[in-house]
Amino acid sequence: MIISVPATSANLGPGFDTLGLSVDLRNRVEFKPSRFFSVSIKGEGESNPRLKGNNMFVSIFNEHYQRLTHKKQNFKFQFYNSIPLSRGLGSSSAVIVSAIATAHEAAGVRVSKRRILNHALVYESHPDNITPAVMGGFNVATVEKNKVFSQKKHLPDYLRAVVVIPDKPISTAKSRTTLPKSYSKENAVFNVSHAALTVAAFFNEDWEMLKIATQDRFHQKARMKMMPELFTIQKTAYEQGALMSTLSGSGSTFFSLCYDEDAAGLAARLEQRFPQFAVKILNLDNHGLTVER
Ligand SMILES: Nc1ncnc2c1ncn2[C@@H]1O[C@H](COP(=O)(O)OP(=O)(O)OP(=O)(O)O)[C@@H](O)[C@H]1O
Ligand SMILES: N[C@@H](CCO)C(=O)O
Repeated sequence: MIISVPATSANLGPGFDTLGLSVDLRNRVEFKPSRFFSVSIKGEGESNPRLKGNNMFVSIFNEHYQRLTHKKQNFKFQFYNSIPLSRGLGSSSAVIVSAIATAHEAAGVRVSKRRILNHALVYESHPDNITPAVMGGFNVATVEKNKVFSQKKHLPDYLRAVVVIPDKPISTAKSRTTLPKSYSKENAVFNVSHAALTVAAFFNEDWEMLKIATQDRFHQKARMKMMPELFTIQKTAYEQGALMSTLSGSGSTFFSLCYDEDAAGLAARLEQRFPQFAVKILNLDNHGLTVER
């Protein structure tokens, strides 16, 4: 059995802590009961000694397995990770969601995606990554009384994501501390109106609206200043036909959306200008969390 969760790009410009979509770059985990606990990692994080022991996945898994079965059991976990850590592609959400889903599978307890999402909220209080990680597609989400309320839009297959993944990580927790404590009414209105327009553009598939709609005054500038090349990535992406180009989550990845026919040209230009960074063309994802039996 393989539990698989996609990477996600959150905020999408003005939708701070609210908007996110999933892309077809997945972490997969296989597990089986075993006499001894063991973790084996292939791909992202495989050389990180912190992940070999009681990492975030294992502690969340154990918490839920215990809750569901009241039993102690060791497992052998095999991880195949494609989502880079602390790069703004929702690596922590993917781990949280896969740990909760794996614990339910291991315990033989059927559970809805909506419940998994609400469990995930305990570990990540903003719903913009965990929602698309579970549901797939484009999502708008909010939290009320410890529950996620969200709406999903299926994404068409003629769009591509082009992501530029810098070599340096940005920790979400740290980068949140650099943001302003409050915003002026003018900037709040700017972000509310742009986030609302972004949602409408996605639901109406008005892709040409996104360049205007995805402007932000809440978080991007402050975060991008930590890695000024990100401003040039955004400018280059727009010159090369990107429909939108925004900081992915808290960074450091930059996310651009474009038509399939423009993706190769956009990626080639970004690779040429930023040879030190990884550039990937990704399909969008509409499945979210999957369990392959
Ligand atoms: N494959 C993994 N296995 C175990 N823990 C992981 C894994 N991937 C990420 N993590 C945990 O999540 C942390 C990264 O979370 P962080 O929120 O900073 O980045 P992110 O989720 O990649 O970015 P963003 O939230 O901006 O999209 C890592 O330091 C690690 O503790
Ligand atoms: N909304 C979150 C996404 C990253 O987890 C942030 O910008 O901090």
